[in-house]
Amino acid sequence: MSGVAKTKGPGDDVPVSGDLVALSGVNKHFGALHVLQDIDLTIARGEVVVVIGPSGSGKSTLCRTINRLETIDSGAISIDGKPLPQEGRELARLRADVGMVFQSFNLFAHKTVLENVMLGQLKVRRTEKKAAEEKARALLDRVGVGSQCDKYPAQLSGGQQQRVAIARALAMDPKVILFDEPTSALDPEMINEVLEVMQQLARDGMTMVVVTHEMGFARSAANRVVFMADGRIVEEAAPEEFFSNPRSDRAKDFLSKILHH
Ligand SMILES: Nc1ncnc2c1ncn2[C@@H]1O[C@H](COP(=O)(O)OP(=O)(O)OP(=O)(O)O)[C@@H](O)[C@H]1O
Repeated sequence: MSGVAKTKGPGDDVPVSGDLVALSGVNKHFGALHVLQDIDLTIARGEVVVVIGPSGSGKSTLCRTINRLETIDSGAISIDGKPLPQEGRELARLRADVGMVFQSFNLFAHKTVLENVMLGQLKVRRTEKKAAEEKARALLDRVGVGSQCDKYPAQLSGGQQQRVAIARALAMDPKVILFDEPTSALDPEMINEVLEVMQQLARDGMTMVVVTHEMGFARSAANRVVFMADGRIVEEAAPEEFFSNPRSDRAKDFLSKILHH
């Protein structure tokens, strides 16, 4: 990782780097478990980084630290050159720049699809109602659920709900979107419709961090694959290089298990 020096503690100033997201010396424990160990990671504007690794290796936790859904014990994180504090108003501002799409779609059950996508714009961005509605409708069209605006989440398939969740994230004009196993809760026939929306976002130049077990997506959409094991980044490489020539025994072992599954 170039240009980002390590700092002393959480929330300390991070030197400005050209990267959109920069993690430097990040450590995190859950009790005795050292779940993130000296993580250095930078993500450039427009880059699609896919994070893979065995279950329990810390991938979700890594994702969740980037917008401070989890605090860190030491190290520093910056978004677009600004240090991410542990709390306060500046945290809320920076967090609004980081979209998040979870495994479980987390839509508001008692609000319509349209209202779900308008909400963040109205409450956080303070967008005027008419403009928020126009934008929400356009985004719902873009992800292919424009005809479902007046329905409630429970009336939609899982794949449709996840596409609404993507529209909701996009409505905030995020600088980066984090996807934490976005297709893991979906029935197999719905996985592709969500991956296709994500592929399109990648082609449109959206900066994305994607935790997934979908190796086809990693191969075709990632600029870089980050392989984690036991709380560490073991190796990172372009997908063609990683999948054809993994360097570490851990990655070789992981790939042989999932590819022959
Ligand atoms: N809130 C928490 N409290 C305690 N331990 C946790 C918590 N969240 C995660 N862990 C533990 O931290 C480790 C890493 O979890 P994490 O979900 O980040 O892994 P992962 O690589 O995303 O796994 P998976 O692929 O199974 O989703 C696991 O051992 C998990 O049990």
